[in-house]
Amino acid sequence: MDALKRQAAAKALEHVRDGMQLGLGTGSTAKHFVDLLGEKVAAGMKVVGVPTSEATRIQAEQCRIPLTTLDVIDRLDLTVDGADEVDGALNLIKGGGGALLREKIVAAASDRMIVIADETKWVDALGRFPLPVEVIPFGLAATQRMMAKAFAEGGVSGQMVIRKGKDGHVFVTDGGHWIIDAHLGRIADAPRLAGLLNPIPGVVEHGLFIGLATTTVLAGAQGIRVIERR
Ligand SMILES: O=C[C@H](O)[C@H](O)[C@H](O)COP(=O)(O)O
Repeated sequence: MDALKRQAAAKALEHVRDGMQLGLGTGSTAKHFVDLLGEKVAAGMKVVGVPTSEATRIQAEQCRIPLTTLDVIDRLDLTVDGADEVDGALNLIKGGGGALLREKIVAAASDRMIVIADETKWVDALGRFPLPVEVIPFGLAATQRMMAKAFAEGGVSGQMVIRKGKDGHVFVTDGGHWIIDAHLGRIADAPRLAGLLNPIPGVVEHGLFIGLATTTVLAGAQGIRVIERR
């Protein structure tokens, strides 16, 4: 599986040109991309990156990839990131690693977003992977009630679990928030559900990435498939 992730990352690297401003994703697949990009930079390629998490920032610094922020530059040419699920419209579930907020800010500031994944991430409908929703701890029960209402209106339901870290304590994101993983099963209309979650005050962001990915690179046993958004 790790070899497939690296193959997808290598394919995405073919889209990187000298002088590009890049969004650098988070997770085990994006980690390969940052690694390979580091090799290109060591060989003389000139790029600048905006990391989507503290973990990626640390990795990119170790790889000596020059970094900047969206306070300094206003647009990115390309973001390369992983995903937990990708559907046929290239809508995504992201946030399995807890980086969804910065990932979405960076993706939204990018002209293109290439999603890199092994073929197990390709799904008919999003939702088997629990949907991460980043929330403010204050008033959590009220937020959860509004989320349950949004789920009902969006035609889904399921358990909401506050994410814990490996140490057993509540997982805290880079932004200082918590994550609720919503076990919804099958989201028939992901764009509609995204629209229902957006206005909830205690929801900082959710892991439905609608209309952001322009390309998906899927690596499988049979080879690599590149799927462009229609
Ligand atoms: O918060 C984490 C990100 O959205 C990741 O890109 C996503 O969880 C996929 O990670 P991985 O490549 O490790 O499966």
